[in-house]
Amino acid sequence: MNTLNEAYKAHPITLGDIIPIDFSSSPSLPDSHSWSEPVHDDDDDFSATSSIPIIDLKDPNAQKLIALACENWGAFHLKNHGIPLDVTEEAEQELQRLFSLPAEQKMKALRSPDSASGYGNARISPFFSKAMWYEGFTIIGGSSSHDAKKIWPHDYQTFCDRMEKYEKQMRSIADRLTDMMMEVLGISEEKRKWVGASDVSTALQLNFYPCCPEPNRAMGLAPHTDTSIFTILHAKSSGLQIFKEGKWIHVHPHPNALIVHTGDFTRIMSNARFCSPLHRVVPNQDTERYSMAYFYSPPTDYVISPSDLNSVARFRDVTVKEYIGIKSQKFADSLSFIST
Ligand SMILES: O=C(O)CCC(=O)C(=O)O
Ligand SMILES: [Fe+2]
Repeated sequence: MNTLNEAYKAHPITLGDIIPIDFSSSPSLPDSHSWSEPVHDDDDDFSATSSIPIIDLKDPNAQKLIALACENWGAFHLKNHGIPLDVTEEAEQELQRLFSLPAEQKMKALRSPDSASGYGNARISPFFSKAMWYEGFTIIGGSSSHDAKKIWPHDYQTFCDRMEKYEKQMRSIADRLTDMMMEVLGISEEKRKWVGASDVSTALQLNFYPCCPEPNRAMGLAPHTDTSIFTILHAKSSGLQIFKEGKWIHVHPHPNALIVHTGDFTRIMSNARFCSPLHRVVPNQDTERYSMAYFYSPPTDYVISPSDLNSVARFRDVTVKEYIGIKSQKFADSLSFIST
């Protein structure tokens, strides 16, 4: 069994928090999905004046620029990443094929309460009293066949092959970015051995935000930080926002670029030098939004420790598995829970 799945197994959530509504039969916003405060306002688009940097992976200064972006934003657009366009497009076709299926067919792969893989609501749902305008499908550790077979008993292979191909590409970028980041932090060879190993913890999260009748009162994905070292995101439409200095900033996709975030593990490892940005997704009225988020973390028994030995450690050491457990219980308070 995959160890990342084991880490989540110890923290089951209730079935009510897993089953999405059937969006195809919801012409208006139900009370269950209506957030009391207007979630966003068209006037509050600060992205024209302030935006995450665009970094060219082929730039000889890429490492420095990435470190700077991780310090200032915890996020950047990554262009010239070398991923063949057809690999991304074919994965995206499968993602659309999956979410356009009738609700009862998707429900065949519903995540079980103690599992992290399969179809369902966002895992962060239990922390919010209102539901999100969202459905997702999670692939843990690279293989989707177990869940895809439930949906397409005779026709799952194309889906699995294309997702696997996409994940391989993500993996090589994540390895590369992590090597760069750990070198900047001066992390020892010994502590860097896991990068490129077969037991890294990875998940590919397929996200779907249907057109929403009242987007201003709905939430696509509620505010959260990612747990990962890096999250690599592909999305063709707007909707993602990052919280910076008291404002939600739109992150509009940049053609052929990926969006990269740092997560809590990078924040801990960098002794709070790098951010793990709070982000959320707002739904659109007329455009369906799809995204693929690849989460990359060390093996579950790896000990994450703050790297900067010249200053006081801001966090205590924690294993990947232990922190996943903490995040499942403390959610937004997890980093302060391990603060020293
Ligand atoms: O859909 C997006 O743009 C963001 C998704 C995300 O934040 C996540 O899956 O953790
Ligand atoms: Fe996220």
